This record gives sequence, structure tokens and C-alpha cells, in this order.
Amino acid sequence: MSTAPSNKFLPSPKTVAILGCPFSGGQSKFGVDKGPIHLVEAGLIDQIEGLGWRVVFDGHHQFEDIPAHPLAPSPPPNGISSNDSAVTTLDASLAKLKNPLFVARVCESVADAVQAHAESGQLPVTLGGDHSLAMGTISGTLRAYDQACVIWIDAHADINTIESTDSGNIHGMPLSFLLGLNPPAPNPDSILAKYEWVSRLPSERLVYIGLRDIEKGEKDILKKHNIKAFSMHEVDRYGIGKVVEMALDHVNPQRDRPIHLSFDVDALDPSVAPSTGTPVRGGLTFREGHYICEAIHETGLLVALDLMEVNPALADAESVRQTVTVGCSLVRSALGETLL
Ligand SMILES: NC(=[NH2+])NCCC[C@H](N)C(=O)O
Ligand SMILES: [Mn+2]
Ligand SMILES: [Mn+2]
Repeated sequence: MSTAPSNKFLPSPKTVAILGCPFSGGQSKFGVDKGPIHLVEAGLIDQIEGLGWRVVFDGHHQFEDIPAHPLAPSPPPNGISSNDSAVTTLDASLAKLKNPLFVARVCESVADAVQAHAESGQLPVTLGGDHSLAMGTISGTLRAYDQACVIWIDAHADINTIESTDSGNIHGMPLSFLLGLNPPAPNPDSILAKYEWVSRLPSERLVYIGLRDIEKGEKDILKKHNIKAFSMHEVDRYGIGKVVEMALDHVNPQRDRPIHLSFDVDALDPSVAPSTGTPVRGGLTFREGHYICEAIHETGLLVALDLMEVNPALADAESVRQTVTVGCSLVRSALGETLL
């Protein structure tokens, strides 16, 4: 193919910007920061060029003075020392979070990068790294396209608030910040003040596909805010074709909004994508995952893509190869690869 298929928001020549984000601070398992390196080494850039795109890749994002692992220690919340007896409920919630300042800083720099690429008419493809990065990528997209909607493909809802999170892993929380579900910062020294840069996504512009491991607190949040979600139950009931159509009808009824597709590889069944930190059985098949990407491509509205949670440290060599290969082919499908 010599020319990339038409996209309503991107000027010619159609250009993809690859943003490798070797970052693991939003969760506690070693290795997810190696995901982007493996995806690029597997030939992803050549593959995208083979679809007729121009590709810019300036090397993986450097988080310079920010240590990737071991995790940076978190300071006491709200600037109150840990032995202060006046620990409030808010402070207790914030104390649960792992690496909150580190995650905030990294994601803010990712937001700046995504925004810059999007504003110059390129399509940012962010390779994770853990899914906390989506706070950055989606904020960057919303700064460039304030009408954008988000299609979130995941086994998990990633919408825990600082109050509801059990694990304290921020990769389970990015949507609570994007939707503005956390309390405002009580003072400029609060950890919460470090998240004030995060853009606001209206809840009716978010839709999920593939959910199957949602905590009780998250279920309450989805109900309370009336957030549209197609779990694996709906995928089984209606089939993936109908589910994608209904998802688009919800977030993009006129088919005129830019689409940010955030794909957590754990949405796929672990038999398809085993090398990931929080696998959950009963997931999307190989074809269901690819169908979603193909159908989003066909809208001509895709302006940003995330591929997250590929962790090459978590399985045997063959499983890693399988997961990296499927990650590359999901990206190609979203960028116009067709079966015929
Ligand atoms: N991006 C992910 N893989 N998220 C998994 C989140 C798991 C769990 N709900 C948590 O909040 O810790
Ligand atoms: Mn997930
Ligand atoms: Mn996720």
C-alpha cells in the first residue's frame, strides 16, 4: 500500500509519532518499562511505514532524573510528617498511593509530548509502560482536540479514586483523575496539587470494552456517573461488531469527534497476550481485539493510540514473543492494515 487511508483530522503526509514510554511506576511489578523497547525492536516502525505512514521516532522517552526502578520513595502526604497525630481522612487516602509524585511528573511530561505531536498534525502512538501513562496521553489529546472521546479497551476499569483504591497502584486510577473524581487539592503542597494539570474528560465521552475484573468501589463509580461500559458479557451477547457500533454511538453519535483509543493488552485473553502484569481469564479473542482496532480505523477519526501493559519480564520467551507480536499487529490494525 502506498498511501495511508483517509483520516478526517490528519494532514498529508499522514504521520505517526512513536512515543516509547519505558515507565513502570504506576504499578509494582518489574519489567513493564521494557515493553516499548521490545515493540520497537520487533520492527513496529517498519511495519507502520509499510502501511504508507511517515513515522517519526526520536528514541524512547527519557525520564532523566526520575528513577524508573526501584520506585522513588513517596513523601508524607500533604506535607504533614508521618508521625503527625492530626492525620485526616484525605491524608490517609493519599498515603495509600504508590509513587504519586513520580507518576504525576512522568505523566505530565508525556502529556506535553503527545500534545506537541498532535498539534503538529501527527498521530501519537504511545507504547507503555503501565496504564497510568494514559493520564498523560489523554490529557495531551484533549489539549489538542477538546472534543475528543476515549475508547478504553481493558479487562479493568482503571477508575479507582484515591479513596476507593485498595492496591494504591496508580495504573488502576488514571480515569478517576481524568474525570475529576478526586477531591481538589486542599493546599499547594498537597499531592493532589501535582495532578491539577490533568485535563477533564466528560464522563459521557468515555466508553469501555472488554471489562471483566472491576472492584466493588469501581462498579459504584461507573453506576453513579452513568459511564457506558461493554463488559465481556455484552461482547458474548451481541458480538464484537455490534458492541463497537454501540460504543461509537455512545461517545461519537455524529461520527465527528476525534477518537483516542487506549488499549490495555490485558483486555485480550491471557492465552493471546500472556505477558502482562494483571492478566484476567475470559478476555477478548485475537480477532475481537483486532476487529476493534480495524473498526476504529475505518471511522477515519482516530487521532491518538495507546498500547499499554506489555511486560516482557513476566513470561517465558515464547509468551513474550507472542505478546509483543500481537501488540504490533493491534497497532497495525488501528493504522489501517486490512485482511483483504
Ligand atoms: N492498568 C491495569 N492493568 N490496571 C489493573 C488495575 C487492577 C486493580 N483494579 C487496581 O486498581 O489495582
Ligand atoms: Mn488492565
Ligand atoms: Mn489498564
